[in-house]
Amino acid sequence: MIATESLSKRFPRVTALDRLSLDIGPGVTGLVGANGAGKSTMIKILLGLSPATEGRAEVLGLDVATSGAQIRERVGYMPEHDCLPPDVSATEFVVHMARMSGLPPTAARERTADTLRHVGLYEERYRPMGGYSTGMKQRVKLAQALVHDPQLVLLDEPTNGLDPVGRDDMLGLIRRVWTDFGISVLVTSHLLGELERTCDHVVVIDGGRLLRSSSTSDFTRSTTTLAVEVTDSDAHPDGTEALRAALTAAGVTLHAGVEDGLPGAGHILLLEASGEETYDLVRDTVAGLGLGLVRMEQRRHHIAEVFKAADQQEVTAR
Ligand SMILES: Nc1ncnc2c1ncn2[C@@H]1O[C@H](COP(=O)(O)OP(=O)(O)OP(=O)(O)O)[C@@H](O)[C@H]1O
Repeated sequence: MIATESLSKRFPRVTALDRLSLDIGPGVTGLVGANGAGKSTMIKILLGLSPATEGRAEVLGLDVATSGAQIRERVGYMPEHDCLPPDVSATEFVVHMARMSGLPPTAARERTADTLRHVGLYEERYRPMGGYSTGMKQRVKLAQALVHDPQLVLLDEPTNGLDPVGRDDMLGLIRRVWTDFGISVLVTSHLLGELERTCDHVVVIDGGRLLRSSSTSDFTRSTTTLAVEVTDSDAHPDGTEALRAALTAAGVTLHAGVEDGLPGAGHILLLEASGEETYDLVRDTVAGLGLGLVRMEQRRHHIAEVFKAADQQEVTAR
């Protein structure tokens, strides 16, 4: 769907993208990075709206440097910022966008009605958009990206400004763009956690450089820490240490140190979970030692920790 090779974009004072090489297949892909990481710059280059300084990029097999117009016919784009005219209705606006994409009048009206229904806008679609909530505006922006039935949509921070329920609704809609319509999605966010649930593949960039590109399951697996808390017993007055020794002997990777648990409830061990077998192993080991299991829960790393890990690798490599 998208391939870039050593793609760079340098502004006079900032390198927004630094030799980025990516290969993104069909499905839902998340492009994650902090503010200023280069996400919007990447999208503008992929749409053929802004030239790269070095390197190359292809979208649907078309070169962004020479085929911008053809790419924009086949690709939908949801921009980050509020760009909706306040005094027209969602229906008028989306019909207009459909016409701009080349659909004849009747098809444009039909596709608009279908798309607005899909994103969950019903009678309010006839009201001027100036009075819409942020969630409704984001839905209109998604609808206009989908109305010409593209093969791929590029969504720039679609959950920006939404409350947790609005965020979940938007992420559900995005997932269905792929599962119900077979339209591939590249979605940007500065929150890794929300994309983990929605995307098949996650690309993390920082300061314009690629930190990581992997399938979500690989990502989650390798960034999953399990927190385990046990009680002590007569046979094992320090249950945490007994469990640490038994799990180490069984080949489990434990983090150094313990987290303080609730008073009198022992301590929390942090260990690397490599899959469901780790859960079973912990459960069986705790039972074998005759300890009580207070908690076993998944801890997820935050994006900042992914960045930190990459920085450390870089320092080690220098
Ligand atoms: N036209 C421009 N001229 C100069 N610098 C720019 C321009 N556009 C972007 N930049 C800079 O390039 C870097 C990447 O910006 P970009 O907008 O791509 O980041 P982003 O990851 O999309 O972040 P955000 O979510 O905050 O928009 C930033 O340092 C930004 O200031």
